[in-house]
Amino acid sequence: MKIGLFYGSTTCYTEIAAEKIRDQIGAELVSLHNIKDDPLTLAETYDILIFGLSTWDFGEIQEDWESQWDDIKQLNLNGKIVALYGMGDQVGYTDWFQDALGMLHDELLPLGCERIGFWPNGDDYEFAASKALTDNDNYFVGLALDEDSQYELSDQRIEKWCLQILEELADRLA
Ligand SMILES: Cc1cc2nc3c(=O)[nH]c(=O)nc-3n(C[C@H](O)[C@H](O)[C@H](O)COP(=O)(O)O)c2cc1C
Repeated sequence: MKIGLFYGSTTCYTEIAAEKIRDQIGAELVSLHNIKDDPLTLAETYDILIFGLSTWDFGEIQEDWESQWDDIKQLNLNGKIVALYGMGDQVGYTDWFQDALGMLHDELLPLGCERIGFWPNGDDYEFAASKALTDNDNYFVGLALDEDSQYELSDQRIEKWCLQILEELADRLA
C-alpha cells in the first residue's frame, strides 16, 4: 500500500499537518508532494491519495492549488481512494470556514474516485458557514483543522483521523 499526499501551503500550516499525517500513518507508506514543486498529474501514479489545502481570502483556494485547479478535471482518478483535509480559521473567517475543502471535494466528485475520511462537525467547532459540509451539515468532507483558533486540538484530531482512514482503507482493501 502506497499513499500519495499532495498539499499546497502558503504559510506552512498545511505542510506541517502533512508531515504529522505522514508520521502518524508511517513514512514507509506515505510520500509527500508539495504541489508547488510536483505536478498534480503525479497523483495518477497512486491508488490511495490524501489531498490537503487551506482556504484564503474569504473563501478562496490556496494559491498553488489555484494554479493547478483547471488540471484537476483532466486527472484520471477513476477508482482511486481519496481522503481530504483542510486548514482554516473559524473565528477570523467564520462565514467562509474551510470553503476550499468543499470546493476541492466538489471538483473531485465527477472523477469517479472513492471518498473516505469524512469528519464529524461536532460541538468542538463554531462558525457561521462553510462550503465543506455534507448536505445534512453533520460532517465535513474531510478533516477540518484550525491552527489559528484551535491549535491545541490539531494533534489529537490528526491522530484520530489517521486511525479512521486506516480503518476505512482496511475495510475497502479487505
Ligand atoms: C488573509 C487570510 C485570509 C484567510 N481566509 C480564510 C478563509 O476565508 N476561510 C478560512 O477558513 N480560513 C482563512 N484563513 C486562515 C488560513 O486558512 C489558515 O491560516 C491556514 O492555517 C493557512 O494554511 P497554510 O499556511 O498552509 O496556507 C485566512 C488567513 C489569512 C491570513
